[in-house]
Amino acid sequence: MNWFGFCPLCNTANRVFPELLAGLPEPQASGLPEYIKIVEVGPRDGLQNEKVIVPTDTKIELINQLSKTGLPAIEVTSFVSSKWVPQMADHKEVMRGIERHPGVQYPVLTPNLQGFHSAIAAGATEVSVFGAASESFSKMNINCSIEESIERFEEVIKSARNMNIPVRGYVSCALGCPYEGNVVPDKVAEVSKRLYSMGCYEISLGDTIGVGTPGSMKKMLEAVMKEIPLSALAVHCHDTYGQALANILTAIQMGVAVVDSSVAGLGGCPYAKGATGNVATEDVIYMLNGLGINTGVNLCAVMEAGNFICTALNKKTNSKVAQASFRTGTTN
Ligand SMILES: CC(C)(COP(=O)([O-])OP(=O)([O-])OC[C@H]1O[C@@H](n2cnc3c(N)ncnc32)[C@H](O)[C@@H]1OP(=O)([O-])[O-])[C@@H](O)C(=O)NCCC(=O)NCCSC(=O)C[C@@](C)(O)CC(=O)[O-]
Repeated sequence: MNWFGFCPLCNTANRVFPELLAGLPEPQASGLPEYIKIVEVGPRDGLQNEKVIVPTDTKIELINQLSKTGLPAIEVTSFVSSKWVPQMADHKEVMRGIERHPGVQYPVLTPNLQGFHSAIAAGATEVSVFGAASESFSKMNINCSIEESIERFEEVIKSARNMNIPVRGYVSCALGCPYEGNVVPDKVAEVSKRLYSMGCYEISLGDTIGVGTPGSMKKMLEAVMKEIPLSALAVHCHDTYGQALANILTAIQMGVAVVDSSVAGLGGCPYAKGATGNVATEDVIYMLNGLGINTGVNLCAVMEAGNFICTALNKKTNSKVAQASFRTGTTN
């Protein structure tokens, strides 16, 4: 193995394995999925918690850069109340302003019919509803009980079906709740089953506050997999306790083949105090490259997009891979 070298894509000197950065073929670890779909949530989940309003043009430029990296899905924004999440108030402008690349999905969050209609009017072609496995979180996040949220989602899903719009479903607090603490796997399975039965094509299981461990991830997935086909599951891991990559590895060892992540590890939920960002997209790709799993994503191009948004926000990246690469790139 070569410890020193130039990344063939971004031409920075990297004191890490350049083949992992470049995603060159590695022997595939046995028993793992051959391909993992990465759903980039940085422009929405990553930015929604930023205190200073990010200019609309910066959001559009970030999405346009991410669109050129090979990512198959980029969550663009959310059609929620600007009183609740001021950072997403420019949802229409962002949706209308981005360049769409063939083969890339651009989902947006829609909590109710009002959000759904605004999203469609702005040109959305895929939406996500977002529920929770915790009553308290549901109330704090979308101002209604789980039962009421399901009724709202049903309306969204019905309208979406009539228009051939695919709907993804989130279940937050899958491994713990900021208000209730422990969440039982059966509750996660129950809410997931309801969303799937109503017509969500995929259920993304959110460790909203990043408290999960490989042990709790395994138990939760075992419960959910009894109710929903594995092919319809995704994991969405925040990295508050540094467990996200381990949790993702556990999920993919169990056969999950869709992983949500956020460029530069940006993010957090405004209604989950103290939760840090999602796992960094760069770190997920580096790990998957090392496992010989194809993602179709150019890691160096994602690092460049991460550098762009961190410079714009005047922030340090949370991606360990980007930190290591840029550090060694400047000192070599
Ligand atoms: C759901 C609501 C709107 C209910 O909010 P509400 O106050 O209960 O709504 P309402 O129906 O009573 O209406 C009140 C006002 O909101 C407006 N309104 C009503 N609906 C909409 C809409 N869709 N878009 C824009 N405006 C809307 C409506 O027009 C009215 O305006 P007013 O007459 O006062 O001027 C509110 O609670 C809300 O916007 N919550 C947003 C929460 C949010 O975005 N959280 C972060 C995303 S979830 C997350 O990050 C977790 C996830 C997905 O990443 C996974 C994980 O990590 O676990």
